[in-house]
Amino acid sequence: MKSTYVENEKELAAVHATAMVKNGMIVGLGSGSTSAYMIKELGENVKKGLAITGVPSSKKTAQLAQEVGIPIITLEEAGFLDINIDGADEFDTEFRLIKGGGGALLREKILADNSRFNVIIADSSKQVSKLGAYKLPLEAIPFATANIIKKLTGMHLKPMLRQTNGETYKTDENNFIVDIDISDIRDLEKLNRNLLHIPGVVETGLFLESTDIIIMGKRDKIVVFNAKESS
Ligand SMILES: O=C(CO)[C@H](O)[C@H](O)COP(=O)(O)O
Repeated sequence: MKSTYVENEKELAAVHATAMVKNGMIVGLGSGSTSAYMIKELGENVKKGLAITGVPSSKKTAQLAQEVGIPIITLEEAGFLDINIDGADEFDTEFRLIKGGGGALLREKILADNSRFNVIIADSSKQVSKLGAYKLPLEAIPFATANIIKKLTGMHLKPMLRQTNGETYKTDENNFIVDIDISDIRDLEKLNRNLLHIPGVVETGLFLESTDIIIMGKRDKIVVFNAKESS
């Protein structure tokens, strides 16, 4: 079980981010435990009269959004999002992220790419000086996965096919997740390009340029990192 202070930090960051959601907005709803706090808070605000629609990044998030009363629509219906709020597994000082611990990286990246403004909410354990202590998830199509794993082994990335409860994990898009070790990699941009060149790799959990703001809970405080101010 996670310590209470980590949960408090997640909730603080999540609630703080909801203040950016205004009437009439179309909101990308991230996946994971930090996003769940954000979705529950938005649900409370909807009950108080906030008029928004959400575009969920996973089936689990869609279910939670419906339970708390947030009307949801598809990305196609939305066209574009006003704001997208999501968690992360790691972030560095250059606003680069590892995402996909919860397996929703493909839809999450699509939402991030289709949003005017991207907010990341996180507890302080997610802040790192160098990405890679956390394994990088790749989404791969089942047909190609065995061969992709051989290639990744040849690239010294120590691939592991993700399993849950003894079964191969399947994403909402019916793909597999391969987790790789990028702790020795210096050039993340090049790595990302190389990974996306492998046929059958659908997407990586490296989010290199999409983030506008990171809201981090640190003990009982909020720390905000603004990409515009840092560039
Ligand atoms: O990328 C994700 C899911 O695919 C999550 O945002 C990430 O795993 C963080 O999760 P949590 O908020 O539970 O720590």
